[in-house]
Order: sequence, then structure tokens, then C-alpha cells
Amino acid sequence: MAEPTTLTACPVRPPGELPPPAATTHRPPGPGLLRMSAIAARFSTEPYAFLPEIARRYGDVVDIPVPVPGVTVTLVSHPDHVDHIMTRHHLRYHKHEGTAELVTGEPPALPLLEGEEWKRTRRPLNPFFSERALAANSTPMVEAIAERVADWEVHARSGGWVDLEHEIGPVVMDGLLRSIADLALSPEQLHEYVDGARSYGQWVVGRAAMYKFPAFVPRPFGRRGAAAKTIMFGELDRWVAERRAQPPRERPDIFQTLLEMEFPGTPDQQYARMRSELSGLVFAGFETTAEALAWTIALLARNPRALGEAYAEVDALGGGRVEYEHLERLPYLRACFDEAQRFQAAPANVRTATEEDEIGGYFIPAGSHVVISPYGLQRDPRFWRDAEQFEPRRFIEDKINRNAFIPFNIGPRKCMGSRMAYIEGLLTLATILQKFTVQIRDGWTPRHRIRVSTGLAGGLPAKLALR
Ligand code: HEM
Repeated sequence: MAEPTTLTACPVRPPGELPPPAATTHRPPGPGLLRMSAIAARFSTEPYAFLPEIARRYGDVVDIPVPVPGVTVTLVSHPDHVDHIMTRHHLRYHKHEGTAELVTGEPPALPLLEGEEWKRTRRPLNPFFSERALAANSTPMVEAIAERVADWEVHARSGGWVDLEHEIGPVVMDGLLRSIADLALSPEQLHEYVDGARSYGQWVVGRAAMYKFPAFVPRPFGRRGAAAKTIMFGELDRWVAERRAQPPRERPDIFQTLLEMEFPGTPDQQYARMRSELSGLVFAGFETTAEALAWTIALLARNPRALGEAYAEVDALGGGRVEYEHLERLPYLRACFDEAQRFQAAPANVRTATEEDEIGGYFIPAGSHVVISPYGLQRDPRFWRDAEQFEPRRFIEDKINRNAFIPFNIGPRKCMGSRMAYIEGLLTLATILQKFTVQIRDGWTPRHRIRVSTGLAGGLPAKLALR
């Protein structure tokens, strides 16, 4: 289970030395603008399947035409190309400039930084996300999950339909906030904060997608998102003020480490940057984990055989509160969490080439964009047997191509909190299964919905019953 959280060593080019020129100037094949618009129109109700369809027709490296002069986009769809971009030659690629919108007017935080500033910020935080550190600090998360899942009993007693995608939010948020900031909000505050985080998330994702549009074009969820931001950042300010009024902890936690980190600029800029890092951790950790869990429960509820196996594993723990120590006895639940993320999948991850490159024998110009579709890779029958089947056992029995399974990305920019996500995800899943049966409508199927992390269109309507 242990997976060290370290900075992967990166090849560093000696100062002043120019990158070698790409050996080819050939651009890959592609559909051309007209044909692409026709394919896009056919996939308008199934946007996640659009890029995989382009790859199926044109190959592993495809020129994607865009109606903006001077902009070059390449779709890459082979695990070796993922390895090239994200691990072996990651220095040749930066995050896409549109991602800056994810912090809307705030200073960029860790997930958006590059180079020395990225390393300088990640280094002091890394130790908190190691398996050992998370294990030592697991009790607050365990308590939060037990308390918030117990709140669901009211839904079981009422016997009515409830949106579990929504209900998972406060469980995950409570575990996360207690874990990273030693903050215990009331259930009402948690619900409010979760709603705010979701509205804010929808707004900034829309802004990132429309970053090239002129400022006068309204962005979706604009008013609601901006209002949510004011409330949420007000809360962050309150948490910071409260923590600063307390004596420093003998063993600094993540929050205190952020408060003590040195950032460049004026005191106001330093404060804004520290707050951005705090909100960055909350946003990177909240909706991602919550939606991965929603997909896991949805897919388990649709697959009685897998669900039965999951119940058997949880029941073998013998009842009582689910603790960190139980996780090693839950390999099947972990496989379910992985398999659900394989299906959930982001539609695209975009990087920008900082220098000329060559991928699969084709020319990648400096300043152009490369697009990877985790959705496409994670369902590609070349790398997954019975790719369309929900079959968690594949993660126990099969050899998985790690570059074709990238919910947390791979390489030096891999998710810093992946260990925390597994811990919170599995503790929550086990606690839910221990207490409840989950019933969904006959024939209900999960459909992808774009959020900060892929959600479920229409939520997850379910009935709960106490076991
Ligand atoms: C199932 C849950 C999660 C998923 C699917 C997920 C996914 C990801 C992905 C795909 C990236 C890389 C983005 C890119 O390179 O383009 C990332 C980065 C990151 N994640 Fe997560 N994440 C999850 C949970 C968490 C948690 C719980 C935390 C911490 C509280 C966290 C903190 C971060 C941070 C700080 C980064 C930026 C790392 C860097 O650039 O050095 N994530 N995450």
C-alpha cells in the first residue's frame, strides 16, 4: 500500500545550452476544421467520447484544428506518449495558461506553479502526504467520517430518495479539513461550505474553458460563483485569524507550515499567496475525492456481484469503527475505487510545449498544446481487457499499464494527495457499506458531467436502508 511521496529527479539541462532541434518537421494527420466540426456535432451529447473517436479515426498522434490563427494542438493517445510528456521530458511541458483561471484573480498556487517556485512550495508540504505521516494523523479523519456518515441515518429512516453525490460532500470536506487544518466545522457550516465550493468550482472551470473569450462574454455561473468565492475566502480568512490567535503547535501541521512558509512580495501579496495555497489544497482535495467516491458507489450499486464482494470484505472487519489499520484488509475496495476512477476519468489534460519536441515521429512546435484524454486512455481496448466492463478484480489480478491509468496523473506533477485520497476514499466507502444498503433506480446509468472533477449528471439518486 505504501507509496512514497517524493519529488522525482528531473533531468536538468546545463544553463545556456540550447535544446536539440526536433528531427522532423512533419505534423501528424488530422481531420481538418470542417470534418472535425461535423464529428464534434455528432458527439455533442457525449462530449467525453469525442477525443477518443478522433484518435480512433486518425491515430495515436493527431493534429486537432482550431479556428484561432497560430494555435497548434496535438492529441496524443498512447501510454508511451503520456510517459514522454509527463515523466521523461516533463521539463519540455508546462501547465496550460487557461488553468490560471482556476484561481480567478488570486495568486497561482502549487498545482499551477512551474520550475523553482513549484519545487520550493512542494518540498515542505511533501512530508505531510507520505503514508507514514498520514497514518500517524489519521484519527481526525476517521472521526469525521464516522460522524458524518452517521448523519445519513436520518435518510435511511425517512426511506426517501436522496442525492448521494451531494451527501458525500460534507463527509469528504470534514475529513479533509480536520486532516489538513485541524478544523472541525458544524454539519450546517459544512453543508454551506460544500455548496459554496461546488458553485465556485463550476464557475472557475467555465472560466478556464473560456479563457480566450473576450472579457465581455459572460461566463456560466458567474454571479453565483463570484458570490460563493466571497463567502469562501471570507471563511479562509476567519480560519487563518483563528489559527494565528492560537499558540503554535509543537509538531507543526499542514496549516501551520503554510502559515510559516516564506512567499515573495509585499505583506498583502504574501498573505494572498498563503491563502491561495490553503484554498488550493482544499479544492484539489475536496471535489476530486468526493466525485471519485460518488462514481464508486454508483458503479457498485449497479453491479450486484461486485457489491456483494465489497460487502463481504467490509463485513470481515467484524463491525466497529473503520480505522486506518483496517485499510490493508480492504484490497477489493481499493480495486473498486480504482476501477470507478477508470470509468469516471477526466475528458482532457492539456500541456503547453516550452520548446520544440517530437512525439511518435511528429513535430510538436514550441508554444503549441498537447492534449491527453484520460477518458480515452482508460477505456482503450489495447490496454484494458473487457474495457467497457466494471471489473475491479483487474486491479488485483492484471498487470496495469501505469501510463494508461492516470486519474492522479503520473511523473513529477503527479497528485501530491493521492495517498490521502485513497485513505479518505476507502475509509468512507467502508464506513458507508458497513452501515447501509444502497438502492438505485432500475436502469439508472451514470453519465459524465464536467465539474472540477468529473461528476454525475443529475447526481446520484438513491435510497438508503440500515443494514
Ligand atoms: C481522488 C482524488 C484525487 C484525484 C483524482 C486527484 C487528481 C489530481 C491530478 C490529476 C493532479 C495533476 C494535475 C496535472 O498535473 O495536470 C493532481 C495534482 C494535485 N493534487 Fe490531487 N487529486 C485527488 C486528491 C487530492 C488530495 C486529497 C489532495 C490534498 C489535499 C490533492 C492535492 C493535489 C496537489 C497539491 C496537486 C498539485 C501537485 C503538483 O503540481 O505538484 N489531491 N491531483
